[in-house]
Amino acid sequence: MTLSQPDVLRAVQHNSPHALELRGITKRFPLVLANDNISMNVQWGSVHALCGENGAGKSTLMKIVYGIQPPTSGQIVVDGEAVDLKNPAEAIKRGIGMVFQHFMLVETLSVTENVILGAEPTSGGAINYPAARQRVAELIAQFGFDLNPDAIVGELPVGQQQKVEILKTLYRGARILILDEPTAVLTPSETDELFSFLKNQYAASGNAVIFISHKLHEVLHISDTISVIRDGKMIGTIPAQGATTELLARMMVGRDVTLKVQKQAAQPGAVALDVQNVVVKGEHHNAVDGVSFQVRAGEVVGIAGVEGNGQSELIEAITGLRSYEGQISYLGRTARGVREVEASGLSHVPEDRNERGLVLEMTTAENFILGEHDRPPFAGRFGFLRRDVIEANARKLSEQYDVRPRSASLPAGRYSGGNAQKIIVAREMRKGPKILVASQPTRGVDIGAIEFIHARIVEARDQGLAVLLVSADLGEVMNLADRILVMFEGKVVGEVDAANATETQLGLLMTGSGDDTTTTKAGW
Ligand SMILES: Nc1ncnc2c1ncn2[C@@H]1O[C@H](COP(=O)(O)OP(=O)(O)OP(=O)(O)O)[C@@H](O)[C@H]1O
Repeated sequence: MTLSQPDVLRAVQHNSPHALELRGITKRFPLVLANDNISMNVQWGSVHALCGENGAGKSTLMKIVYGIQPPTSGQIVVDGEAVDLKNPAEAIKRGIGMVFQHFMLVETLSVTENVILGAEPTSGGAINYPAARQRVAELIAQFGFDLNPDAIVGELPVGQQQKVEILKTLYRGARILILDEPTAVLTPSETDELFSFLKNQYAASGNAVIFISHKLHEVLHISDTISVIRDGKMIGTIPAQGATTELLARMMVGRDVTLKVQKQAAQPGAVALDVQNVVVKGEHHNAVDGVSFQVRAGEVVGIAGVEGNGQSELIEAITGLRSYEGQISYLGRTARGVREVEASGLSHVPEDRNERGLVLEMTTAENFILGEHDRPPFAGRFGFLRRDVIEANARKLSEQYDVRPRSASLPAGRYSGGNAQKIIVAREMRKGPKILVASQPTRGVDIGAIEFIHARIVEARDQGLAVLLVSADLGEVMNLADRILVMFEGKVVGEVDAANATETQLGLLMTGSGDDTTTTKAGW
């Protein structure tokens, strides 16, 4: 069978050297000027990174380009033609595709069904499923994606779900592909493969990629051009060649940033968290399969692993959210259920901030006291809420953690991802826990705020806090943890001293190939 070249990998004649020109884009929300007269050009055939602190206005700008929200003023020009994008359907018609941080897939449908959803090929009025399946299979083969067109999306690991999202845009002929923090949930090898596709196939065929990322090494590695915005304003656009992480960090934050966590060797004390033979049952197999480890006061133990290897279930068991077999004790005592576990001195920064970390409709001030509204200092005698104390608490924590915008009354759902995360970390650290379980504590958080959050965690460690850190970001685990445990398929498959760990070694353990002589290639 000969396969026809996918449209988006076929070179075409463009009208303009610029895939996209943004001219003076301004977006005003009631409390903030999210985009302030931003101009930027993206060349065909290039990978263009968009960087900036949390709340700088990156997602807002890209949502405008994808037709999700209109600019207050300014003009968008696609391949030389001024356009007025009223909705994503119009953006798609202009060849623009976007992959969001939170995937928009229907988990119960197959890969093919997800890809064609809303753009189904028909014959005689009926959906021509075999033709669609054939086309999707062809595209998968030609892009070199490692995907089964008949697989049910909800059963796929997150890296493959992302490929389905990308495939959806390519199927619709996207020639300008926007990705919002695409590597936040990928393994190092999946990241390499994604970048290789974007750069060597997609952009090399003349298309344009715009991607948002907080990971500066990645930005330097993959992009041709980098634009930095701060406080809604364009700070500058520079070629990636010759740029450094220090330069980018300074452009983003407006000052020099320490990129390496400053810490002394840990001085572990008594066992604070003791996990013995914990088993969490899953639908088909044990999600956590006999895990044992201890975290001592004054140390940070990191758990590295590709998402979906039992870390979430393990953390749910430890934090009282899920039942389990085995023993977990907190400062020598047992506790069951969230309330009891919390009362034993454990604080939890949950992995899903929108579902577990915040109540999106509630205000900043209310979110800062979640779970503590019925006790001093926030409740007075007879349980009355002490509004003045609650607001002063919000002001103090927002100031300390630089939550932007500063507002005690803004609903939590209106904050940018990184600022929402700062609210949770601030709240949990304020409780003065003895054990901190932090799941992806800096996901989506900008470099200045990462520096800040890491410094707070190390400070608390030095005062005797026991920290269990779970992160898909290897750099974070290696930087912050004193010891690293690697989870694979529900088991702890290795323990490494963080000072001697290498990314390759951890990457191999994370994919179940701890033996250095074996190399894995997840394959696209
Ligand atoms: N629908 C909205 N209503 C009010 N304010 C909003 C809305 N959407 C975004 N904002 C505000 O606009 C500003 C820019 O937010 P945006 O999400 O674009 O930032 P970002 O650079 O993508 O940040 P992050 O890296 O944290 O995702 C923030 O101050 C945010 O609170």
